[in-house]
Amino acid sequence: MIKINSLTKRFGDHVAVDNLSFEVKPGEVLGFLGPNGAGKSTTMKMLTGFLTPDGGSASICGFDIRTQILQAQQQMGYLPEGAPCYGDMRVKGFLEFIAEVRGLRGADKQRHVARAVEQVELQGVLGQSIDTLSKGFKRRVGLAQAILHDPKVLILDEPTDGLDPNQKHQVRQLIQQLASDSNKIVVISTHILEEVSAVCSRAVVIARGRLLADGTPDELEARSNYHQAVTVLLQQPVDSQPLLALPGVKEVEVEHGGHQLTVIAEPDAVIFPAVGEYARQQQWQVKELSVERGRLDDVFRRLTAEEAA
Ligand SMILES: Nc1ncnc2c1ncn2[C@@H]1O[C@H](COP(=O)(O)OP(=O)(O)OP(=O)(O)O)[C@@H](O)[C@H]1O
Repeated sequence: MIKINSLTKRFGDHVAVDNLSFEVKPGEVLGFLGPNGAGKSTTMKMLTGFLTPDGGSASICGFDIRTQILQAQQQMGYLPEGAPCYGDMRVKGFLEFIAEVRGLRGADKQRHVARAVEQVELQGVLGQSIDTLSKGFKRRVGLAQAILHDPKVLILDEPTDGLDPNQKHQVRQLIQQLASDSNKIVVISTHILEEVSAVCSRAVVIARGRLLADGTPDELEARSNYHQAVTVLLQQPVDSQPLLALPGVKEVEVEHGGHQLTVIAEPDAVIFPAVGEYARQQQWQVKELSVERGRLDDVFRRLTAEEAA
């Protein structure tokens, strides 16, 4: 369990993390979201012992990050932003070195290194120095060192940054698998909202160091302007104005030269049956009619814009 209680960090007069509180339970993959400079990395650095908080407290599996940081660090694997240090080391040597730092020796060390190498598929580059690897492979080496000692908690700062779509997919699968099979806690910071829908069981949104929202991706999507909106794809453009008179319809967006309508619902209104019925009555040539769950990017923009205002 991760417990964060009123955690605060200042850099001079600037409050980077402001009274932040939330908890993460085993098996959860928490998406930590926020615009640039929101305080995500600073929070992760405090949790992993790289920065000391100015206020509040946090504990990792019961160990306080101020007074028991070594025990807390033993429970955690951390993937910082960017590439791993020690760029002149070869991948295998680097992972063996990290395994030793983690207290692993002999056959145990080799077993852990081999497992991490297999999990992030580094077999082909073991003899290569880290500096000469592509950005994606450097990221994978970072992930391998984070999972090396099979920690209960993984703190991953933008884990899929720089990976190609296949690698992104693979890393997301690995993250989900680690959380579900071994009941780990995974916290990932990301700018990529599709990543939240794809892997996270919960998301926390912060801006200017403050918590703005905390919920499942479904709950956050339900706060979108587009929750329960109806999208109509048409063979021919139509007169969409009368849709505004239907009960529960708030707005109609017309796109793609009139071939796509997005009919936005008033909060809590269900408009799909009425829009479908109207399209049938008017004999519109409908290619597709679908209802939206909501758009995370819309929620994210509105939450962070409200905070900036
Ligand atoms: N060592 C530091 N000294 C001074 N200010 C800092 C330091 N580290 C971070 N900051 C400031 O604290 C704020 C939060 O930064 P942080 O890196 O935590 O944000 P972030 O949410 O991780 O952003 P990004 O998504 O761009 O990585 C920013 O305004 C940043 O400029």
